[in-house]
Amino acid sequence: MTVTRHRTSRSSTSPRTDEPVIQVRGVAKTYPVPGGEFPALGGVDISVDAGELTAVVGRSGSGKTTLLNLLAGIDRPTAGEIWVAGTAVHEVPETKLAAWRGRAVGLVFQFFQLLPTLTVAENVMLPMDFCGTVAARRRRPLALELLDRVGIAEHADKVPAELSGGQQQRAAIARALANDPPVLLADEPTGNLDSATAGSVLELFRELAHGGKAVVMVTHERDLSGYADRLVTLADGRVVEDVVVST
Ligand SMILES: Nc1ncnc2c1ncn2[C@@H]1O[C@H](COP(=O)(O)OP(=O)(O)OP(=O)(O)O)[C@@H](O)[C@H]1O
Repeated sequence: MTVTRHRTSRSSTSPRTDEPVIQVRGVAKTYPVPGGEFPALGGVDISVDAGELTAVVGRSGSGKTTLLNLLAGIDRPTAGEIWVAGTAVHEVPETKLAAWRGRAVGLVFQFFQLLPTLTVAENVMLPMDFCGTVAARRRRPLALELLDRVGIAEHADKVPAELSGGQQQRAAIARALANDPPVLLADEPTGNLDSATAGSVLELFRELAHGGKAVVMVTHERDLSGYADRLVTLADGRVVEDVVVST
């Protein structure tokens, strides 16, 4: 494995279409705490291209989830700019964030967060229902295509509890792909899986990235050398290393 330093984000004020899909510029995030403010992130600059699987690593409390939440527009930066797929996320009004997120970003979580009373296919159709980007008659066929793509088509009409952890995470990944977002964000997606299953899920993220998505994954996974194209290491809310990994 060799590593090379990654280039920093460009400094133009308005991204062009050939710009990285994700640009984080001078981002800081402080949380109000009793007696003051806690600086969770400070002066973070990152850019991520389409076709790249980026792993964000760092010790507990280094700011990884905070960064992911800012990219998803789940939380707001205290300072700086966040551009995702041409949108200035830091400027999107609160009332429009959920609709923006539904189209631009697919989210994957450690504990899958599938709705237990819906079938797997119905879970995958939910973002399509929410955003209305897919015609109603196309939703189930598309859900079945996505489940086929992640390798669990035969489980479409089961409820999540009937699936293994790895299969549930694949269902969650299919749901994240429902509106064909340019960006996938995953927070500890393998944290609840055994190592062999984790490897197959990481391989799926790698395939999706190399198929054209920008994929950012927060992980504690120690051996990422076979999967991630890029490792961004956070410590105390700052990027301390940003390297391209060639295997
Ligand atoms: N809502 C909040 N209010 C106050 N402090 C917070 C809040 N959320 C996070 N923090 C603090 O900000 C820092 C970064 O938290 P964050 O969850 O981003 O870290 P992390 O690297 O994802 O950690 P882990 O690997 O344990 O999930 C931590 O010190 C945390 O205690």
